[in-house]
Amino acid sequence: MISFKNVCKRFPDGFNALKNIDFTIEKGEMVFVTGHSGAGKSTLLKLIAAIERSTTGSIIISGQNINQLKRSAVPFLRRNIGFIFQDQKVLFDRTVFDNVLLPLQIGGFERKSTSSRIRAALDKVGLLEKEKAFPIALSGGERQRLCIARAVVHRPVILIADEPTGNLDMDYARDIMSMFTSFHQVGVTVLIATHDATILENTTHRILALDHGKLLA
Ligand SMILES: Nc1ncnc2c1ncn2[C@@H]1O[C@H](COP(=O)(O)OP(=O)(O)OP(=O)(O)O)[C@@H](O)[C@H]1O
Repeated sequence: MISFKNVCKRFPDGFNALKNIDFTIEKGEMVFVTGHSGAGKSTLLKLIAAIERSTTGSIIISGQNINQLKRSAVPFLRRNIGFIFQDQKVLFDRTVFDNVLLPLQIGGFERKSTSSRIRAALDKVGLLEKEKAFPIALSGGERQRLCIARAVVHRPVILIADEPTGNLDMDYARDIMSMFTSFHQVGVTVLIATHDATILENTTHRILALDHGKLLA
């Protein structure tokens, strides 16, 4: 489902953030990406959603080489992917409902199905009762659940989360992780970047460890 072959990422300033990365993630697998701050975790995740482009190598997502993808085809790739950003990107001037609506509007989804899709996504993360609230009135854990609802509202086959438990205490973090596990259990391919030792120590899932842009064996 996701395959990296000899992938390198060099930023325009000459910094090599990823060096000869090779791995394959099977459909329905749940995988963690770990490594020190600056190891290249976010860069790796962004390559999968074509938010960044690799410098060399090939990245195959669902049989498609995304290095050869034209800009106009990127929205179609993203229809298959839900992305939870490290910095959340919540819009504070919109309600919970309207935050979740946004990706459907951008993705050009049919209007008549949007309300039911949004409510189903909010229900999955336990935020249905807060649909009219503004993000400022949510706790940290609830705000992260809002980000998850927004990432899954278009029912992606791949879910990517960048440090989803970063600022949360242990109970909230456990709660968020169990949501990812339930998406994995219904067949979604889940990829999570984290350096949360508690999560990594207790997982049975595969861990890809990065060190200064290299994947450790
Ligand atoms: N646009 C950019 N231009 C130049 N360097 C960049 C750019 N984006 C990231 N980097 C550098 O690439 C390296 C990897 O960054 P990345 O954000 O992928 O690390 P990370 O492992 O996710 O770190 P953290 O855990 O702190 O989020 C860092 O040294 C970072 O400064």
